[in-house]
Amino acid sequence: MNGYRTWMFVPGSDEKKLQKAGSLSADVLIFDLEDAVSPNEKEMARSRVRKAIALHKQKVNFVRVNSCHSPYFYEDLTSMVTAGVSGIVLPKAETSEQILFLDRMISELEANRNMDTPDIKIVPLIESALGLHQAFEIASASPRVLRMAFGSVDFALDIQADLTKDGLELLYARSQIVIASKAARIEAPIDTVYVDIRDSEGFLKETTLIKQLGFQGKLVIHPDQIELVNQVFVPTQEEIEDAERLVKAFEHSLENGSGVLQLDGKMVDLPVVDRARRILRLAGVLSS
Ligand SMILES: CC(C)(COP(=O)(O)OP(=O)(O)OC[C@H]1O[C@@H](n2cnc3c(N)ncnc32)[C@H](O)[C@@H]1OP(=O)(O)O)[C@@H](O)C(=O)NCCC(=O)NCCSC(=O)C[C@@](O)(CC(=O)O)C(=O)O
Ligand SMILES: [Mg+2]
Repeated sequence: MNGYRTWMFVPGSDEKKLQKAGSLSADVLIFDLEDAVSPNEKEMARSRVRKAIALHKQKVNFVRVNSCHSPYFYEDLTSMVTAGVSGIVLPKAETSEQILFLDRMISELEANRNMDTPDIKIVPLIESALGLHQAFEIASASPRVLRMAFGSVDFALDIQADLTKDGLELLYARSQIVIASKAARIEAPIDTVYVDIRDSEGFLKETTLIKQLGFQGKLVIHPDQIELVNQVFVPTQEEIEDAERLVKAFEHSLENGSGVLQLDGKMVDLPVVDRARRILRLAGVLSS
């Protein structure tokens, strides 16, 4: 599940979209029981999501439950800790205690249900000032925490910032989530949704920016956004060729007793080569 780039929200009450989700090429499906589902449809959504999970067994299925403080949380969790669910997305994650509480509840449910592979993961969604402030503690709270995700719409609301296309108001929060994830030794985080589903140029620009900041994936809400994320995250042929040339030149230099060389006017040493090897791993050219 590490390395997954496209995390696709599917509204839990929308029968048509739940069906269609199985045919989409997103790396992970997130069936939403929270904001995309109105209060009077919560129960119906749980039952539809369970059916969709049974139908899309071949997929990596996550569920976004309602927050710990909501009246829906307990029912959401008891109905979703089930075979075919790989993880829970916890919205409005704000403290390590919430993660520990969720961890314990999952463990109890898994044990009571004799689940074959009891290894449900947690993806905390950081979308408030307090959540951001405690991001490291949240990330470190349990081995179930796979990665963190960022929720910019609620976050901007909480800090009373104006959401803009260039995202300047989100820069600090995004960087802090990347740093907290890496300090906690978990995989790089997943960036927030882009709500303007017809603006592919803006979406590509934002995805390029978040990759530059250290995110390794994006929450998506529409099928058209899946391929755009892949375009940014999958290395280009030119990047692959440059990386291969660089690694070869470095290995040759090492054979001649030097750990540093110049290639095309630039210094090449170990961290530069490690970055090139990472590109080759992402492209599937190197396995480890
Ligand atoms: C926006 C829209 C209604 C548009 O739909 P429309 O149907 O009008 O669009 P069309 O272009 O006609 O779709 C073309 C074809 O794709 C199908 N199709 C579209 N989307 C699909 C999909 N997601 N899954 C499967 N199928 C899909 C559709 O059924 C049609 O199928 P077909 O007729 O067969 O061709 C739709 O995308 C949608 O519902 N998105 C997900 C919304 C959602 O889950 N939100 C909650 C999570 S975010 C959130 O909470 C963020 C955050 O937590 C974080 C923060 O803080 O930032 C917060 O707080 O904000
Ligand atoms: Mg939200």
